[in-house]
Amino acid sequence: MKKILIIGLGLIGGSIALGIKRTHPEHQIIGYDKKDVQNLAKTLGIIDESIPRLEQIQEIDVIILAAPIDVTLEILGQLSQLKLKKDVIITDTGSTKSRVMERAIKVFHDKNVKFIGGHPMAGSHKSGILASDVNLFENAYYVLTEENAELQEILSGLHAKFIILNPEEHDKITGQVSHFPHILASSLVQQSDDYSKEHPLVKNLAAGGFRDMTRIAEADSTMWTAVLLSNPEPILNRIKDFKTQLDEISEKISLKDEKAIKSFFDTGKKIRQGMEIHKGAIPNFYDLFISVPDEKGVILRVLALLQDISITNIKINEENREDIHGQLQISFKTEKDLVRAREIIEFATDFKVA
Ligand SMILES: NC(=O)c1ccc[n+]([C@@H]2O[C@H](COP(=O)([O-])OP(=O)(O)OC[C@H]3O[C@@H](n4cnc5c(N)ncnc54)[C@H](O)[C@@H]3O)[C@@H](O)[C@H]2O)c1
Ligand SMILES: O=C(O)C(=O)C[C@]1(C(=O)O)C=C[C@@H](O)C=C1
Repeated sequence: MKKILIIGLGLIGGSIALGIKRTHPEHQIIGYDKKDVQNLAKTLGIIDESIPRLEQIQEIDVIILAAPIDVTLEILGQLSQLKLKKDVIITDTGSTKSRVMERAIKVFHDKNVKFIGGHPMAGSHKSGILASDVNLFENAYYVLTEENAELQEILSGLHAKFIILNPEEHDKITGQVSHFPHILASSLVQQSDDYSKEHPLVKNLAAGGFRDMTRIAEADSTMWTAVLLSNPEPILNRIKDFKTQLDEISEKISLKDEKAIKSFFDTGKKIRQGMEIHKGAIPNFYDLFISVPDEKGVILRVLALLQDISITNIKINEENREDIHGQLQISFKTEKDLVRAREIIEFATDFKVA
């Protein structure tokens, strides 16, 4: 049995707690957050215990920081002043790694602490303990700054794929595929809002395309402010580069260069189709994607039809990580079950199945 302290019981801290418990119910999970959050996490059974203050933690084997990055930087300093268990493992979950690693190296250099930077590459625009999900990291990449068998074993119930990356490379990559898209989503929403003053129907006519591009504009501003402030150089570089991209397509449109415009879209399509995100949320399982209408009782109807087949997971992809809308994603244990389920749904409904 290990004692694991999770600091920050929000979406990520809560989901990690649930993932650890899935394979290691014997470990004791202790949470630290605001009192009401701690109480809620305990009531929901996400943590076993809580502590009122960050002190008396010399019995803790593993500390997981899952708070916004600016708070993480501050807490690393606090932890370095406390009496800690010899060889305690400390890790974080922050969306940027360079600043966190610099701070950890600075404050723990003369201590018996094993600090490993971490970043699970899955999440949501939702935040807080109530958004916790044991399946959040299923098949997602989980970046660590170095291998650590003990930590990886403790986190094995998250069903994530560990990958080792140095902090600078991590920050450049996530600057491109995570941080910059959040800026873009928020900008797009704000640009549309400005435009709607002149053209009031803008908000009514925004449909699936706009929704898919902007879901993450609803993400938590505290978390994202800390992300941007801890990774300014790579992000500014991506913004600059994107302006050039926009200039290039503007030029093609101005010139009415039909061939170049078509090639622009063909290239984007081909690249996206080749990316891992295109392969579905849980690629190693047997998934059936059913496009369902937004009607009361539709999910229960599908489940009733499949009641004799063993289902391992159900997901409603309203905000879609894939490119099909109103999608019910049902996972099965075997290919045989998947084939049977598909036949039943196709026979009994007119829902599109993929
Ligand atoms: N949201 C995502 O998609 C995502 C994905 C991967 C990693 N991350 C990273 O994980 C971390 C947590 O993000 P989240 O989405 O869980 O945020 P969240 O807002 O859901 O949770 C953060 C929690 O930290 C708590 N907290 C704030 N200050 C604290 C303090 N001083 N002491 C103790 N607790 C404190 C908050 O009360 C909150 O419960 C961030 O560093 C973020 O960059 C987020
Ligand atoms: O799915 C989402 O909503 C996310 O924004 C998750 C997401 C991302 O993909 O950018 C956000 C921040 C992280 O640090 C890792 C993952």
